[in-house]
Amino acid sequence: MSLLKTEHIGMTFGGLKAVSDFSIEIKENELVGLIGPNGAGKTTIFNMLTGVYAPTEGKVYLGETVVNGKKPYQIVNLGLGRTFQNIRLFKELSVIDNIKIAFHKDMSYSTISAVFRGKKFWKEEKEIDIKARELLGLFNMEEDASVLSSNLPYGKQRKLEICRALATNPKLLLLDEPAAGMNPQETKELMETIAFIREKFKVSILLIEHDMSLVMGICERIVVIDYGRMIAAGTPAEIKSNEKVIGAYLGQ
Ligand SMILES: Nc1ncnc2c1ncn2[C@@H]1O[C@H](COP(=O)(O)OP(=O)(O)OP(=O)(O)O)[C@@H](O)[C@H]1O
Repeated sequence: MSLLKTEHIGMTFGGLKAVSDFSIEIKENELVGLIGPNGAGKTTIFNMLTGVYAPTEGKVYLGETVVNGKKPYQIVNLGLGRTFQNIRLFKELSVIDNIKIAFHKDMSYSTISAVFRGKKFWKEEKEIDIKARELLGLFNMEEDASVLSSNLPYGKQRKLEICRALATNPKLLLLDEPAAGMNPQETKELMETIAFIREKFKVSILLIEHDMSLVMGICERIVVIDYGRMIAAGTPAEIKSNEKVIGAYLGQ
C-alpha cells in the first residue's frame, strides 16, 4: 500500500494555475526527489500535501485517508513530517526545547496537571527529556542541547529542523530544499544524514532540491515539474537524459 497518493491535484491562486493534474504515489521507505525550475510549483505541492492549502482540484490520500481540508497538525498526527525552505526553528529556544515541543503532541497529562506540576507532569516531562536527548545523540548533537538554536551554525540548524520533524514520528518526511545555503561539505554531510534517517527510522522521504549532485546522488526516483505540470518521472539516469527536462532547465 502507498503511504501517500495524490490524484490529479491542482491549485489555483486567483487567475494563476500554480499546479495542475499532479498525481504521485510514494511507498514505504522510498526516497523520491521533486525538482523543477524556480516557480514551477514544488512548494505549492508540499503545501497541499501538508494542509497549508486545500487543493482546488483532486484528492490527497495518506494511507487510505483523504486529507483534503485537514489542518496541518491533523496531518502531522497522521504521520507526515516536514521541514521548510527557510528555516523555521524557535530561535529564542534552546536546541533541546525545539525538539521537546515536537514530542509534546504525544503528551497525555492534563492542563491541570501541567499548571500544578503534578506527578504525571514530571514523569512525562522526564521521559520527553530522555527521548529528546537520545534523538539529538543520533545526530551527534547532544552537546548542543542547551545552545540557543539561533546560535547554531547553519548546517546544524538545518539538521535540528530535520530532527524536530522526526520527533513527530512521521512515516513520510517532506524536506523542502534541505541543502539551500549549505557549502559543499555541509551538503555532503546532509546526504549522509538523509541516508542515515531513512535507514534508522524506516521513513519515506520526498525532497525538493535544486542541488543536482544531492538529488542525483541519493534519490532512487525523481519527479520533474515545469509550469505546474509533471513533465517527467524516472530514475536519475532517465531524468538526466530526458529531453523535456533538459529543455525546461535550459529554458527551451
Ligand atoms: N499564496 C500564493 N498566492 C499567489 N501565488 C502563489 C502563491 N504561492 C505560490 N504562488 C505562485 O505559484 C507559482 C509556484 O510557486 P512555488 O513557490 O510553488 O514554486 P517553486 O517551484 O517552489 O519555486 P522555487 O523553486 O523558486 O521555490 C509561482 O508562480 C508563485 O508565484
